Amino acid sequence: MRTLEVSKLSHSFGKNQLLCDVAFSCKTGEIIGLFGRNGSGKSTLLKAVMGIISVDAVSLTLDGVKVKTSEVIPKKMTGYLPQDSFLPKELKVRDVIPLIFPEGEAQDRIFYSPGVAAFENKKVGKLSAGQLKYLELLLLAHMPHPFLLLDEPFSMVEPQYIEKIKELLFSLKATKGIVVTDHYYRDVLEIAVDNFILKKGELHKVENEEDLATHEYLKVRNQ
Ligand SMILES: Nc1ncnc2c1ncn2[C@@H]1O[C@H](COP(=O)(O)OP(=O)(O)OP(=O)(O)O)[C@@H](O)[C@H]1O
Repeated sequence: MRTLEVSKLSHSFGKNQLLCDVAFSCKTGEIIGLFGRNGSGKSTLLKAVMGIISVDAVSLTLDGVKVKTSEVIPKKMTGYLPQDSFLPKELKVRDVIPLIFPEGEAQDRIFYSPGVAAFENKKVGKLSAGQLKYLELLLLAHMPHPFLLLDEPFSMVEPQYIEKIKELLFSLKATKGIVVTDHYYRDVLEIAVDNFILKKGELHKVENEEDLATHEYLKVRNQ
């Protein structure tokens, strides 16, 4: 089992203290859900861990050993699914897969993954939102990172692909630790073992929809 620990994560934009001494950890074998209202800082948190933005303060350890955020990408510690697609729109899926996995078993496994044959001849730019997210996740899944940070893998995705993606994430947690943030909160709650909400810069543990309502992420329904 491997452990990624994030602590002392603080960041402000001007006078806005977005993240205030945030700390959490993720182990391989678990999926962590991260919630928060628009603008609460979820994407900033993920990008800070990836080292793709610089923040006021952050401390990372991998398996108890301190690491710099600048080492996260080169040492393939965490894979990252950004909100916006990172694949070239003009290429066909069947050409993108070998571009990232030039040969070998991983390439075959992606081509033979359930559902890929149905869209491998399409250009990336012509895929449905669900096909595109599924493809991006399949590519990430076959990379060696022990951890994955996923920014909105379900948003705008049709139900059929949401199910496929959940199945994929469930199978991936056998070997990886995964942090997922998405406003499709029911899907996240279904797959995550531990959940947190980011509110006014601080991270609070939540268990269910009731807790999300208590933290004013969900509206409390009148009885
Ligand atoms: N480079 C920047 N300069 C100034 N403010 C920024 C910058 N990047 C993000 N912000 C602000 O920080 C806040 C948090 O943004 P972030 O994208 O992390 O939120 P989020 O929780 O992921 O939101 P959403 O649910 O809408 O995706 C927002 O108010 C945003 O406008």
